[in-house]
Amino acid sequence: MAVDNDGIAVVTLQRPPVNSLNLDLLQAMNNTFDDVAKNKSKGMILTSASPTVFSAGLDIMEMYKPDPKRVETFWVTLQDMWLKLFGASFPTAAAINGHAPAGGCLIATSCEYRVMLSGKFTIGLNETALGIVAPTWFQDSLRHTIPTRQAEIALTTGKMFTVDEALKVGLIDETAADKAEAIEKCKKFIKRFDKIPSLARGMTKQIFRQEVLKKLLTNRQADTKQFLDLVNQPKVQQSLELYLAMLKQKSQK
Ligand SMILES: CCCCC/C=C\C/C=C\C/C=C/C(=O)SCCNC(=O)CCNC(=O)[C@H](O)C(C)(C)COP(=O)(O)OP(=O)(O)OC[C@H]1O[C@@H](n2cnc3c(N)ncnc32)[C@H](O)[C@@H]1OP(=O)(O)O
Repeated sequence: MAVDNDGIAVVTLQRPPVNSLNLDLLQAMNNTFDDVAKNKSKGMILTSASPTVFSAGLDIMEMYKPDPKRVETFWVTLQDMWLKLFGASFPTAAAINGHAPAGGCLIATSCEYRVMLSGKFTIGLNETALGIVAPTWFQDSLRHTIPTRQAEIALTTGKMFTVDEALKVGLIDETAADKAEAIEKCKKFIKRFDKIPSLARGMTKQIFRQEVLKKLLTNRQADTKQFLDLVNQPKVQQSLELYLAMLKQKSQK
């Protein structure tokens, strides 16, 4: 993690090749978010070390033929990551320098501001296209970002937005020509709060987001059970196997 002179933490996801979210990466993110809060940084920008992928979403290997204890810890750690990021009192922004499907889109929409690189990248919650259902809090993060009607259509169709489409619907706030420009634009957003008392800002954000946060906080066990029941279904395991094979075949072309 790097903290620049302005006191803004720039957190770079660095798990090659595609920043898929496995247990280790999620734990590291949680520790980093705690550090950013403790260090009283002015704000945090999330970005990726990959030049083409912000994050490929959940690591499918964590869900394929899983160890029962580990997969449960994986899900609870993912819930923690979302609660910390979506509920952070400090300003958050995402410099999206590549593809952001599913869990990658979840991270981006949990932030308050998004700048995405122009190019052939896509962002969205594609779960239905994979034959799975985006959990309530994934859906809520999207609904919190774009108008409800567009969110419903995007979720039910598993839409992956191009950068232009994402800008038009408000899924991203700005585009940038390169990563440095994206980070600069995110910093400019965070600096808007320089003259706003941070307690008032943080509390206002928390009040604004509390309904959605409370939904998961009061439902955590049921949410975990739902995920574990789903992931352990033979049909889901079969889909995961096929999906992994498809990804592998594609990467070998
Ligand atoms: C399918 C049924 C799931 C059931 C699960 C049950 C409940 C789900 C609950 C929650 C919702 C789920 C949320 C998620 O986030 S699921 C993950 C969804 N992610 C995706 O669909 C993205 C898949 N990846 C891609 O589309 C592409 O990789 C990319 C991100 C566009 C990047 O393309 P690029 O060409 O740059 O890379 P490659 O495709 O060549 O990939 C390189 C390498 O990485 C492996 N890989 C890619 N994505 C993942 C992943 N999400 N998990 C694990 N591994 C991944 C890929 O297989 C290649 O591996 P190789 O060994 O061949 O090099």
